[in-house]
Amino acid sequence: MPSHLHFTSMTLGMAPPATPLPLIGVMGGTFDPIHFGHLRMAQELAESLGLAEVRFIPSATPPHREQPMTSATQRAEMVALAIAGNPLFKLDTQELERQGYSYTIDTLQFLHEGLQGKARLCLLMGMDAFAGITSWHRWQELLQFAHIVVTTRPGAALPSSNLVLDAFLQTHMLSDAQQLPIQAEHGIWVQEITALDISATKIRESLAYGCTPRYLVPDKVLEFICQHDLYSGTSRY
Ligand SMILES: Nc1ncnc2c1ncn2[C@@H]1O[C@H](COP(=O)(O)OP(=O)(O)OP(=O)(O)O)[C@@H](O)[C@H]1O
Ligand SMILES: O=C(O)c1ccc[n+]([C@@H]2O[C@H](COP(=O)([O-])O)[C@@H](O)[C@H]2O)c1
Repeated sequence: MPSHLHFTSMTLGMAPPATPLPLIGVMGGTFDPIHFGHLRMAQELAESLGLAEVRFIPSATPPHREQPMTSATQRAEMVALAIAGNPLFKLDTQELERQGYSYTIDTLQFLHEGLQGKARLCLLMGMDAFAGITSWHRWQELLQFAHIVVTTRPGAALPSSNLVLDAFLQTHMLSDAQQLPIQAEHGIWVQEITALDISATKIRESLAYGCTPRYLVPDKVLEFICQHDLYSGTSRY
């Protein structure tokens, strides 16, 4: 073919396809305590999206809710016990090492700078968290540093009245999960996962009522809860 007939995406005015990069999942949470809902969500996303790893990042001082019943160190210890033995899962304690509120934007910016373009970040969250995202600190900047991957969760839906959230989703929604490793511009992907109606709130409540969260949390986490008598008087389990 004559050289003047070589059309590239550049000559046609389109953005060149980006090189595929490994994907790192960022799983932030209060984890008070961590439970099988969190672990299954991370595992299913790791498998379906081909994540190279998932970083569990306990929120030290959550900006948007009451201070947790347990210390940040205890919550991080429970995460460490829960993820031990899974080579894909890592504990990241950066929010425990920072002062002030644990804003996700600061965490993503820090991770993004450390990666130096060698991997892409995927911020993982359930639909309930995404439903409130327009109240997060500097939320409009989150996509500068990471894709946002939202999972289904029993009882959680997009609020029908939030036009700002609707517009955010419509503008940035990716059409295919295959775009995550190659899409230069970050976007939003919604992934259906196995519905597990487990929440830390219900676990704390059941312990307060003297019931065991056995089979809702890993055994090692339950042992830790009992040893430290967390969530009031659980040592008999
Ligand atoms: N069962 C679940 N299914 C899907 N996503 C979940 C589930 N449990 C938690 N998540 C998601 O995990 C992240 C961290 O959640 P968090 O630590 O607040 O747990 P939680 O069970 O929602 O706690 P709490 O009841 O105290 O609010 C959030 O993005 C949340 O949406
Ligand atoms: O940065 C914010 O303003 C912000 C506001 C609300 C929630 N987050 C983060 O979202 C994650 C899930 O929050 P939660 O309450 O569901 O545990 C956790 O990492 C929080 O720090 C972050």
